Amino acid sequence: MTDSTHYDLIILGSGSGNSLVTSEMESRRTAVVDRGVGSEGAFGGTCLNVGCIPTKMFVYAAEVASTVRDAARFGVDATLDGVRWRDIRDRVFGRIDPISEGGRDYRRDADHTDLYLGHGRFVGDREVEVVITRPGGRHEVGTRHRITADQVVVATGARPRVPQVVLDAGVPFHTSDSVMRIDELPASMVVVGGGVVAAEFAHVFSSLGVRVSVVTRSSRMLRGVDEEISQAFTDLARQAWHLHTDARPTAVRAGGEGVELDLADGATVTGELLLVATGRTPNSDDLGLERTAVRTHDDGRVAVDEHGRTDAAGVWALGDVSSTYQLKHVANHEARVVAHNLVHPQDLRTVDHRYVPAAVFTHPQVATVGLSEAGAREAGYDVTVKVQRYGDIAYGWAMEDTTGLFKLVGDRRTGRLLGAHAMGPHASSLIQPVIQALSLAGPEGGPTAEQLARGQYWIHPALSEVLENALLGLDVQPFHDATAEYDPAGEHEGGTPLDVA
Ligand SMILES: Cc1cc2nc3c(=O)[nH]c(=O)nc-3n(C[C@H](O)[C@H](O)[C@H](O)COP(=O)(O)OP(=O)(O)OC[C@H]3O[C@@H](n4cnc5c(N)ncnc54)[C@H](O)[C@@H]3O)c2cc1C
Ligand SMILES: NC(=O)c1ccc[n+]([C@@H]2O[C@H](COP(=O)([O-])OP(=O)(O)OC[C@H]3O[C@@H](n4cnc5c(N)ncnc54)[C@H](O)[C@@H]3O)[C@@H](O)[C@H]2O)c1
Repeated sequence: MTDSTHYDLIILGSGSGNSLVTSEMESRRTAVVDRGVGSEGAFGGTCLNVGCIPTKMFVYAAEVASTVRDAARFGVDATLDGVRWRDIRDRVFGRIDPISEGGRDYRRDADHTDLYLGHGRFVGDREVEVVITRPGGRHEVGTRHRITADQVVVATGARPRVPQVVLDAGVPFHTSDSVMRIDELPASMVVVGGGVVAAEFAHVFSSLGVRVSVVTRSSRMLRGVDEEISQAFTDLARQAWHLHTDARPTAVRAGGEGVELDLADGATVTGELLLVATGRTPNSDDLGLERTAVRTHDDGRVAVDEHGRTDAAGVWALGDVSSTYQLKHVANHEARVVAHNLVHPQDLRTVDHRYVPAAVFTHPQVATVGLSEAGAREAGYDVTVKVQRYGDIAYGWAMEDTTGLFKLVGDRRTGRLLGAHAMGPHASSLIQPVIQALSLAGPEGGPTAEQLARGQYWIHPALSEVLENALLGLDVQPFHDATAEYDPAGEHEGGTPLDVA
């Protein structure tokens, strides 16, 4: 153990935490502590190395394969001659790994930051012990370091949660941390879980030719999304994959094609590879928080106030370790707020969780923002909904899309939008005008559906006309009919888009 070193700031976690070192921090001494993610122990956090970025690169390759398979329908004859998995994988990580290594080296070599590549654990409110676990920094693996600081930010993210029945079985299994680096595509795969990670990987691997079974304890996939969209997606998933809903695994063993699962409904499922996608646990349990005043919620999230402050003076938290939303755009937003607050204690900014959007990059894409229909009814609104089919607008018709839906939830009395939920091509981009309308509303409220539809041009015949038509189809009173005393719910949060029960 070396002597204790004092810093202005300690950051635990190099994902969104790494972006806290803004130009405003440059005159201050900062320690960045990170133990790495995935089988490679990579620097830069989940999104870059084992999350958003690699998954979407695989999704893109999967879509190229699907487009080729589907081409004959449009009079273009093409055959999918093969899928070179190792080339797909190596293209993805051949682009990502240098960025991760470059980020690590930059942080290690910067004048005002010290990098500790290891596990950090609190020994007091603003005192941390680090055990170096990774090479690539300035400290030898195995050495221990005591560091203190005026302020500490906990940005340690989350990790895959694995059901006990899988752990007890002692069979090999993968999570999102490891499955993208496998050497060979299996012939078959069992995915346990029915949420976002399951939906994205089932799409990727089935498009690349793997026979995919999905096992979820929920009655629908993507249960956190508006029920109509979640049900429509589940119906399509049943056609694409061997889908077992309401089906928790009760026993897991080696056997069959590699691994065999008994399900609560009596069925048995087998596959060559087992992928576990049953949610993510905040990395707060191995942080030594019991030695601090930092409080956690029952689900393990670090408790923070609206400025990102924990209960311990000078200790902040952001991202997956503390947020209700395990999403990168939320972690980034919280990091921007905390970065400001660290250097402006007299002018604290507040996180904005009113309208958190989310998208699932599966097939078809799913996107969501604001209140679901059920959520809006529960909140007491006079709810009106419009479900616009992609196939009924010009570009969707040109694509011969038969499954795409764009659903708007509105308030009949004010004519304003409450939420949007879409399933179909480019849903993640098409939903953005609704996010904008909800988020940028002034004190007098956002634009009405009619104002949003008719207050601007919509490029014809672009796919965005699906939103224009949905807006025009909402059964709402004109704006001036809104009654002054009507305030069913007062302030409301946008809901937890991907919060799966
Ligand atoms: C497969 C997958 C796909 C995803 N796709 C998307 C997407 O498309 N869009 C989206 O918005 N979000 C997506 N996400 C979620 C997104 O990746 C996370 O919300 C985001 O990366 C969280 O950032 P963070 O900074 O909070 O944590 P992380 O990026 O996880 O960073 C935390 C860091 O802290 C380190 N750490 C943990 N404990 C310690 C410790 N004790 N000492 C030292 N270091 C420690 C970890 O090793 C890690 O490097 C995806 C997630 C997964 C798993
Ligand atoms: N596109 C994106 O934004 C994106 C992509 C991937 C991940 N993420 C983030 O990562 C987080 C974690 O994703 P996830 O899919 O692992 O979790 P999730 O919470 O979305 O889904 C977990 C699923 O596993 C099921 N489940 C849980 N335990 C089970 C069991 N024992 N047996 C069978 N099924 C079980 C649940 O019913 C649910 O369907 C998400 O909340 C999301 O915020 C986001």
